[in-house]
Amino acid sequence: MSKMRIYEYAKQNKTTSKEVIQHLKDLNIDVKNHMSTVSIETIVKLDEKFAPKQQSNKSTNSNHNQQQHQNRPNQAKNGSNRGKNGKPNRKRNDQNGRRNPQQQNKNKKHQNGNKRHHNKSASKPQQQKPVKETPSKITYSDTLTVSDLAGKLNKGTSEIIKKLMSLGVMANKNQDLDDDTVELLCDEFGVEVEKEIILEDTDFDKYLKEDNPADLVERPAVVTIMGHVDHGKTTLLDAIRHTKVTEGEAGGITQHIGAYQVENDGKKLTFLDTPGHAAFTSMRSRGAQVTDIAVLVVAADDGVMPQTVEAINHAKAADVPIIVAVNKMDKEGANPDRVMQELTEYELVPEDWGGKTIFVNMSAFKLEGIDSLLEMLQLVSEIEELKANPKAAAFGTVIEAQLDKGKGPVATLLLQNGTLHVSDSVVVGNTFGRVRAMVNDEGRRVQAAGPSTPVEITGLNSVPQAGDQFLVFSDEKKARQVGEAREEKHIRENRSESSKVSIDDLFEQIKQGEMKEINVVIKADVQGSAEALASSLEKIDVEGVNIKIIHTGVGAIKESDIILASASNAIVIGFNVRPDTNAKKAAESEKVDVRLHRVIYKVIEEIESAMKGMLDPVYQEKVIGQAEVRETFKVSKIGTIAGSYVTDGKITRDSGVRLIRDGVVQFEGEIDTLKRFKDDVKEVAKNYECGVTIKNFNDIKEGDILEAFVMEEIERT
Ligand SMILES: Nc1nc2c(ncn2[C@@H]2O[C@H](COP(=O)(O)OP(=O)(O)OP(=O)(O)O)[C@@H](O)[C@H]2O)c(=O)[nH]1
Repeated sequence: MSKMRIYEYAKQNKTTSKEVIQHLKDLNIDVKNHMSTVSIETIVKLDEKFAPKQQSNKSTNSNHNQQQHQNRPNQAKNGSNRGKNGKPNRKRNDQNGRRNPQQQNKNKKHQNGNKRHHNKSASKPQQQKPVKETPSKITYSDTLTVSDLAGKLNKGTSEIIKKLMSLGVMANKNQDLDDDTVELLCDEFGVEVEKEIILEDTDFDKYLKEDNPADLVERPAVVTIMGHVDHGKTTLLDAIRHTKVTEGEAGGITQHIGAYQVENDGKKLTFLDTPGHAAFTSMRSRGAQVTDIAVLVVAADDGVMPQTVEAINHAKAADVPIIVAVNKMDKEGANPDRVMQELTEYELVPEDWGGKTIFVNMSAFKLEGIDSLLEMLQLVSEIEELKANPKAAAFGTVIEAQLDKGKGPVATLLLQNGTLHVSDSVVVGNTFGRVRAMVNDEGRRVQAAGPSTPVEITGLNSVPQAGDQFLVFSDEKKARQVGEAREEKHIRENRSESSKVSIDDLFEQIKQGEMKEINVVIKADVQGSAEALASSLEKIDVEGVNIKIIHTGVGAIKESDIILASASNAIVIGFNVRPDTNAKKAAESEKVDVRLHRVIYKVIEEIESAMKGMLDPVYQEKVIGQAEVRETFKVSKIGTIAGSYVTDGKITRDSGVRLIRDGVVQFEGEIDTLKRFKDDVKEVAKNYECGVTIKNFNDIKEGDILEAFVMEEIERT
């Protein structure tokens, strides 16, 4: 039975849903809202009020075809059946606005059947071709051609082609159909359709469309502030925010949402509000590169410190330009020249000295130099020519996310392309939802957010992770499918082995051409060893693959080393140092390969062998049994025979043996002979007696324990 939605009926009859609903109420017909469907009987009743003249045409199927003919030319002209991009509109109703019921198909099929019948010569016996049923639902995952769809619908390709023509689409049987057209056609045949998302289709890359260069516009740079502990990162972030954000906004409350924007000379800059390279790199380890420029804060009275170097390495690994903010210039003992000098060692050479790095002297505390820093950031951002397409589907990265008791999952998103709107359907990491509300960095509700803008959103099904990426989908169903498939994939991947680089699969990856450079993080007990190791490793070159040292440091392996390694897909080498507890945990969860060594040449040997695919197998000892020596016999030419009783496991002829006396290992060697009575045997099991001789060892005494062991090859971890 044909049905249609109230709003469709209202539109068709140039009235409002409200009026239709009211009339239905008058008729004592209960409906929920404008999305409710009404049956053909109800439509007939509605027609009496809203379309009295056309009542018979509109309410019955009998005139349907005739009406279609009358209406079609007009439609073709005004293209009312086609969407903006020339594709047919998703939902299409018949000329009366009614969805074509399956019943209608059946009628048509009947008519066609008759036609066929008439064409046949009268003399031929009538062959009743079995008519295949039209399925009530079809599913598909890959792009369908016209003939694929015909097959699924149990129709002839010509029928599909005709239907497409009637919709204004010319196609041949091998033509690919886009999802909208498949849905539309299925709708026409009264068949429900669902596109299954196969797990491989969960990458956002598959859905990101190339931007039309004409749509690209300038976007604000995204800036991260990094540097050594106490050099003034937080003070600088606050200083920038207070001088710029609250300026001119009397009483404006700046809300902490993980990032904020400031305006300088009419141009915006976006600052990530989480100082430090750990946040920066953990985001990168999730595949998100949001930072366009790094500000390296170095205290003028303290100079380059270990975390300054780490920050430099992190920024370099991410290939992000660095501006140096020489802070605390107000302090006694401030020595900016020393900072410049020290930084030249890390290839950060000031422009004044012929280099390319911008240095800004400042005091975050006294709010001095902030404007120059912003000006320089603007300059670099112009050089970088940062652009985005506000018309694209919104895409970006999660900066922060947490569960709020009242609001549910809350996430701060940084838009990297496109414009995000309230009520957009969005997939975020492995979750999805609809944007219920958006708040900007000033705590104001907004309806839309463009590129480089941070916004806090609610409406997600669960809490994503910082560094997760998000993408808006045109409809909620698709977002749900992709979101659910991503979640499933994520669970599967977590179960399976990680794809991170490890010494053991180096050769495999090199062989498959997946690896041209091996990234390494070195931590050592003293700077000298770290440097020596680094330079030796850099000299290794196997089949054009070389080693790149992305960071060296002194001291225990820290969590930040692991995060850096994880983000850069690197191996960590500890030389005379060990990972601390947090680093151990991080290495486990991030699946980073940490190698601990005490001798330089062993490190070189291991890496070189791994690259050549010649890593020696690793063996582990396994004790297989124990026997107690109960009697000994001295036989010339043979030596001492130990008359023994197997107390545990078994003793085998080819196992290794250890002789233990009073808990102390006296000897370790091989079994020479193993006998039961006079016969040589391969093994003797528990609770049996046996005679054992040990190769090159005769000092066996009553009461000694013989421990049998084998060496088993184990998989490297
Ligand atoms: N004299 C002077 N002190 C400063 C300046 N900038 C920061 N400080 C002080 O230095 C100390 C550390 O500053 P923070 O901003 O907390 O440094 P940070 O780099 O964020 O430190 P962590 O968050 O611990 O890594 C604070 O006591 C600040 O007041 C400056 O320009 N001049």
